[in-house]
This record gives sequence, structure tokens and C-alpha cells, in this order.
Amino acid sequence: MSLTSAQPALLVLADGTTYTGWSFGAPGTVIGEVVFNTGMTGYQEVLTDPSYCGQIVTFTYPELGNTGVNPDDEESAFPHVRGAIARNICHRPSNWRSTQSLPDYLKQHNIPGIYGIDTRALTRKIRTVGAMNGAISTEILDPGELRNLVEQAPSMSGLNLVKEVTTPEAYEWLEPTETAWEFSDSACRDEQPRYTVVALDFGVKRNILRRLASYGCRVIVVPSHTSPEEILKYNPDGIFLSNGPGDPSAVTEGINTTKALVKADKPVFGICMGHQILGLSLGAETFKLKFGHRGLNQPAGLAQQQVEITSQNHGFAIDPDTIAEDVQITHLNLNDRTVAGLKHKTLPLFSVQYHPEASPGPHDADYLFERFVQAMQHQKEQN
Ligand SMILES: NC(=O)CC[C@H](N)C(=O)O
Repeated sequence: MSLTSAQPALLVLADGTTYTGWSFGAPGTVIGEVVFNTGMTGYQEVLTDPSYCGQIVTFTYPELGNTGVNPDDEESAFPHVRGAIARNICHRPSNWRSTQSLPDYLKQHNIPGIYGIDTRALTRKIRTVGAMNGAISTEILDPGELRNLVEQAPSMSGLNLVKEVTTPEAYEWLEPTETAWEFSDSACRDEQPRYTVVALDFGVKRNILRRLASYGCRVIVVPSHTSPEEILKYNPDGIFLSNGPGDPSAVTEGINTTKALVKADKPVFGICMGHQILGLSLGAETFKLKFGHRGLNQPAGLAQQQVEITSQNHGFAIDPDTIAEDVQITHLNLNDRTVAGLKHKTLPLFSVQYHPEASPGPHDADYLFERFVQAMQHQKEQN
């Protein structure tokens, strides 16, 4: 497709800011929270991460689609973003793993995209004003009309989107990271399943399941509405709380289930939404960040200690002033000093606001899977 055959498209933000561009992917109209991701790689993993459900993602990397898409880089069964925004698009990918172009892939999954946008200006706007709703359309090219639609859309605050992405039925996951891609030489890595982990699915990414399997876990992924009694019937060695979309404080069922599970004396590990849900279940509160953290180079750590460069994707965070006495902050986001990790002082419960599984991103935090396995081993030895 050449530029001249591209169809016009419009992007309108809730504050009335309007950008004109060209359509890629599917035609149509979508409304969602407009956020930006600063990763230089990994657009396919971002598009298919269920945590982005309900959002329109602006990629600050200036050209998307150069390496196409392939079946192995899917983080779930299909893309979950509402729409995609790019500076420029590559229509003819070149990569040995590519099986399809990005525009064709989005078209196939009925996801609209807009390109030709000044994504630097858009990102500065979101950073200054804060993340807000917006719409992409190839049909409604009148900015006022499109803005009226945006104004009717719900805000991300208070939105429970977990029910849209959680698995309808429990399933078992045993597949580790492929040998060719394995990077860890940890002594705890063991592809023989030695621990049973129940993963509460708020919108889990596949690479989390792969990393758990690479560390010797047989993972039973269960729907987010599964009761604590049903979860404990699997006799798990540990409980995993997954990432997921929307406002964590609206996921009351998940919070109540976690409140019951933390009393079961089993190691609990939470990632991103799982971290927020663990915090909420231990009495803390969450709040919405101005524009969130979405990218692959977010520094996390505590002063005087080692810094991890982490992959992040979240719009909410735990309020440090609401953390109970028996819970400790283990990591801060070193850009804005928001809470990035928690641990219970006496129980084997810990969580991080970032993505140790990467996909995309660096592997600095992979040791957290090892820590989870060690906690399960320790608990086994105690019992
Ligand atoms: N990646 C995630 O789990 C995101 C958690 C939550 N939806 C947030 O935006 O903060």
C-alpha cells in the first residue's frame, strides 16, 4: 500500500485536541484511554498484552511494523488494544520470523490504527495534561462529532475490565521458555514440574506462564472469579496473581479472594495488577497516576541498593501512605518514587509493579521467579 492509497483517519482527544493522519489496520471507530509506550521494540507483545484492554496505545518509537508479526510473539490469543497510533508504518516487513505485516494483522483482528501522527507532540500532551480518553475513526471525520462520542465513554477510573479478558475455564500450562531463547543460568531453573502453582488470571501474559514453567512450575490458570476454596482444592504450593487491565480497586472479587488466600500460609507472588490486588487485599489503597509508566527502561530499586531496569505497563499505583505496618516497600520506581514492590514482613507474600517476565523488555528482574520457587521450596520443607 502506498501513501496515496491510504485512507484518511482522525484522532480526537477528550480535551478537543485533534490530529489527522492515515488509517492502517481495520477501518472503523474506537474509543479508549490514550496512553503512550516508549519501548523501542516489542510492539506485537504490547498489542497482545491483555493489560492494554480498553486503551489506545501511542508508540513513541517512530516506525512500527519493520519486523512484521509472528505466531510466537503473541502474549495472548489476539491483540487487546482498542487501537494503535504511530508516527510511521512499515508495510513491507523484513525478518526471518515474520509471517504477516502489522497492518494486515490489525486488519485481520479488526483493530484500527492511525499513522502520520506527530507522536512526540501527542506524548508531550499526555505527559502535560494526563492520560485521557480519545477516539480514532476512519468514518467520522468531523472532530466535533467524534469528540461527542469520546465524552460519552467511561473513564478508566473505577473500570473493571478483568471480566473481559480472564479465561472462561481453568487450564494447565507446562510449556517453558524455548531452549533457543533461554537466557538464565539460575540453579533454580528446572523444567521438570516440581511445584503446583495456581495462577489467578486477571489477564495473564503467556511469558509469565513460560517463566514459571522454566522454574519448575506446573501452572493451573483459573478464571478470576474462582473461589478460594476451589483454588485450594488444587493443593497448590504457591499462588500467582497476574497482570491485567483496568482499575485494580474495581476488581472486588479478586481482592476478596486474595484476602482469603493470604491466610492459607502459601507463598503468593503478584505481578502488576497482581501486585496492586495483593496490596489492596492487605489493606492498602491504589490511585491513578497522571499518565502511567509504559516502556522497557523504567528503573526500580531502593536507594543504596542495586537498580533493575524494568518493563512496565500500568496506570495505577499503590498509595504508600496506606500500607499497613506489617507490609514493607521493597522497590520504588526511581523516576517518580512511586511504589514498585512490596513484601509482607512475616508471611511469604511479595509483589512487583513491573514485569519480570519482560516480553518485551530486559531480564534484570527474572530473579523474582527464582525467589517465588525458593519460597515454595522453603514452605514445603516446613510442612
Ligand atoms: N500491567 C498491568 O497489570 C496493569 C495493571 C493496571 N491495569 C494498571 O494500569 O495499573
